[in-house]
Amino acid sequence: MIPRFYPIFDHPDWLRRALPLGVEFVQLRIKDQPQGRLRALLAEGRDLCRAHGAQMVVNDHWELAIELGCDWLHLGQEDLETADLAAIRAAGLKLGLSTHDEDELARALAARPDYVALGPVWPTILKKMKWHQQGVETLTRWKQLCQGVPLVAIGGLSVERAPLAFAAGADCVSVVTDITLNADPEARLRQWLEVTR
Ligand SMILES: Cc1ncc(COP(=O)(O)OP(=O)(O)O)c(N)n1
Ligand SMILES: Cc1nc(C(=O)O)sc1CCOP(=O)(O)O
Ligand SMILES: [Mg+2]
Repeated sequence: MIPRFYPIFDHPDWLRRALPLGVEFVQLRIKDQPQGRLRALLAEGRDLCRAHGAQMVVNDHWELAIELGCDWLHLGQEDLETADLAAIRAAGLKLGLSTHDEDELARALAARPDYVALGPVWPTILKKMKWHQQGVETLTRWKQLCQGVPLVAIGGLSVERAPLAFAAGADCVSVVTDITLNADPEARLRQWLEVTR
């Protein structure tokens, strides 16, 4: 099983603030960086997480995740068309996959992932998507369809909404702007750790 709390950040500096508070499962979602800089940032995040006994998930960059000996990878549906799943598995990486409708869920489950994410459960401001809001009832449907594969809820999550996601069937809640846009991110992280204990 995966931890119940799964924040996503865009730079290792966030890990320096979150890991000492007790965050155990975290994603580096780095976009629009040249390869050399990206490699350095991912290696920095990998080393910070290992030093704190936490697990880091690499978003998108499966070849670097293999090269750097990372433990977890998250891929979107479009990544599935090009990623070398055999190489990813041979490298021992655990794999999380995004889903947004039942076709994507079937495709994801066929890849035998270590978690499935459903989003956006509530509207998100982080990225433009063709899906607006899945609703918690879709989490319950996904829980049935996932047949034991851990289910991550993502999109518009807040400390206040987390209990609703767990009650609907989520095993884990993943969050970005409720933390990163908060005036006191450390205080918000402590609230998150409390609500996901
Ligand atoms: C936990 C989690 N769920 C979903 C996503 C979205 O991944 P993806 O579809 O690859 O989109 P981008 O994040 O790359 O814009 C995620 N990163 N993490
Ligand atoms: C990165 C991402 N993926 C989503 C999906 O539905 O696949 S929603 C999302 C953004 C999550 O950010 P916030 O917690 O700020 O809403
Ligand atoms: Mg991606």
